[in-house]
Amino acid sequence: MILQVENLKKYYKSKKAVDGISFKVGKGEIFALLGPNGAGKTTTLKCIIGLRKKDDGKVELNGNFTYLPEKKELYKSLTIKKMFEVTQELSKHFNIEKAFDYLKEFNIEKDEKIANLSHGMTTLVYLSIVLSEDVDIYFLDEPTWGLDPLMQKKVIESIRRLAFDGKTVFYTSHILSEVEKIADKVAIMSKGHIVEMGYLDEIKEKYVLCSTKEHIQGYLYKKTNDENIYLCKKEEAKGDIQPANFETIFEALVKGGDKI
Ligand SMILES: Nc1ncnc2c1ncn2[C@@H]1O[C@H](COP(=O)(O)OP(=O)(O)OP(=O)(O)O)[C@@H](O)[C@H]1O
Repeated sequence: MILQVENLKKYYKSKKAVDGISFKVGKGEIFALLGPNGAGKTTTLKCIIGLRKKDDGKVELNGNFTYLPEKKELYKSLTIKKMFEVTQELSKHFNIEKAFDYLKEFNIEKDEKIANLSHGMTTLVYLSIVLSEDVDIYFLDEPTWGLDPLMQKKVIESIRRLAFDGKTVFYTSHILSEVEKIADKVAIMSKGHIVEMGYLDEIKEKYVLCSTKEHIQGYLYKKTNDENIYLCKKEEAKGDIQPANFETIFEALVKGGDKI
């Protein structure tokens, strides 16, 4: 395992941002930590890489890493080229040629001043740096947030290429369609807890939607006049059974009412 997290806890005063989560990430996997705003994804990531002091638990990280933060801010007074040169001086893992290649792929001029870049362009420049680091594991916090669909696609392809080269990617997102396209393993986080975790296909295989008048073990998804619609495990389903897509599973687990 390249990363193993056991019973990780991080509280901000009485706020239980991360409340005892455990998971493992294998080498070469793309692992997505999914969850709504405030679920605890960024805090988890920061505790793993040491930017936040954990309150409890164990983190075992077996390799070197790089990190794309949630707030993509770079030195505004520099040009992109200068920024790359500075990075080259600071990081022995950084491949400046690769970074220029990414920049071309993202249609950004290297002589542009960082202060003049749009939010999406700044993210792409930051990604050009991070993706050009030759490390074992890439921690990417919301790598495609604010990007147009074409650039989103290019970034997703770049992340896929990393995994193809045997690299490990740990990333956070709330864009389900994107996660479905690239993640091997997902953990769905809500209110500091992991509510579901596993290989995407297994999760999709595990759940169905069922409409029934009975109370069953599951997550209440919707109420109709005389029936309840639950998301539940296949073996616990009763009544009228329908397949559940990933979006429905996510919604029911995270937002769709309390566990019965
Ligand atoms: N420095 C802090 N001080 C106090 N509370 C914090 C701090 N950082 C995060 N929190 C709280 O911890 C909880 C988890 O926040 P976190 O940023 O980890 O969530 P997230 O899943 O990354 O959300 P988002 O998708 O909106 O970025 C939230 O309720 C947040 O308000």
